[in-house]
Amino acid sequence: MGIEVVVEGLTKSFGRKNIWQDITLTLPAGEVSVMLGPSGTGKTVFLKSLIGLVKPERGSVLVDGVDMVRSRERDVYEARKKFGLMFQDGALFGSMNLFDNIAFPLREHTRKKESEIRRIVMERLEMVGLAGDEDKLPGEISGGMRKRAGLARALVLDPEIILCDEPDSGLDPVRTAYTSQLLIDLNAQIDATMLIVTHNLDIAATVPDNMGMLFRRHLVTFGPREVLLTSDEPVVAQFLSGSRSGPIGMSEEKDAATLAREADDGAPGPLQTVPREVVPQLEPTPGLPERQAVRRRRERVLGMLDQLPPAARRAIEASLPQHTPLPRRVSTTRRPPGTGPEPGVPAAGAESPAPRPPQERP
Ligand SMILES: Nc1ncnc2c1ncn2[C@@H]1O[C@H](COP(=O)(O)OP(=O)(O)OP(=O)(O)O)[C@@H](O)[C@H]1O
Repeated sequence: MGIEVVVEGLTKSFGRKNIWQDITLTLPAGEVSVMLGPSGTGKTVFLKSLIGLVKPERGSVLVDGVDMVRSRERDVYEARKKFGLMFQDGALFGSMNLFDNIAFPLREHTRKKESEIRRIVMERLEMVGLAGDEDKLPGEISGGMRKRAGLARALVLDPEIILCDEPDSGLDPVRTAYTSQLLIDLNAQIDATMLIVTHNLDIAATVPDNMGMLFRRHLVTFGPREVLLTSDEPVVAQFLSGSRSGPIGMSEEKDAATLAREADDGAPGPLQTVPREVVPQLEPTPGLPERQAVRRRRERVLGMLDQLPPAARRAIEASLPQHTPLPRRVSTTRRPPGTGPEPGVPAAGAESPAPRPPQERP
């Protein structure tokens, strides 16, 4: 099973430019999480910080007792072997065929025999739908295939944590849908902790157990998917609706004067333009094992239900199998004024429309 990643008070600047500050979150063991955020908000820098390739000036990233920020380089190097990384472009060696690319980490970091390496590589190629393509060079295959080859390579050392940087970039909607299913199937098969950085709203809506968002150098929210998907934070609503109206601008966040001008012009805000609902999460392809994360997450989320905003709470309750006992301490009424949410849980605001109950798989 995957291991949790505990991030506390993480702050990163390059020179005088602060990228983000005081990021605190936990990637729950074996669950799939997504990090959203407009371009340039530092999502890739965040991924690199988790594996110790970028060193934040404050805070910690704990992985199995090792702080990826401050521990000795030798310990960080060892801990890094628990990670599998999938980069945007697959990051394959152009002169090696897919087999050798995928075998590379095994030859570099283990003493396995070639017969064992062949078995593992062929198994991973099969998992990502590339069986039969092992002799091709990266230049001879499509961008989507290169991404899947990159994913296969990320899997050969049996990672406990998988980080995927924009697995959808450059893919058409159909290939993106296959990628979403592949990520869920992968989680069912290996039960690793996964963090996916993406702009893609379909992946965001259907794949993760948990979602977070970076904006204006801060973590806007991080928690169960239903919290972000029903959030009335203007930046979240704008991002999820793909609207031009809201705090996100073309190159940087809009300044106060631009926002005020938009309000005066009566431009509809993202909250008015799109009725949002929580669509059901993808399930593994029939025949694959159940995702172990589902049961663990259910217990975890039920334990925090009464700290969540009402819209998120309703969405979670609607997604539960019938007759799931709810914890007795859960109140179905609003929290009394002034009690506020727990730390890390976004404030409850105006309520979103009630979500539809999840539909049966065909
Ligand atoms: N090594 C570096 N030195 C200086 N600045 C850097 C370095 N790496 C990243 N940055 C800056 O950090 C900021 C965040 O970059 P990052 O690639 O993490 O954004 P992102 O959210 O992943 O963007 P996108 O969604 O467009 O991929 C950018 O302004 C980038 O120029």
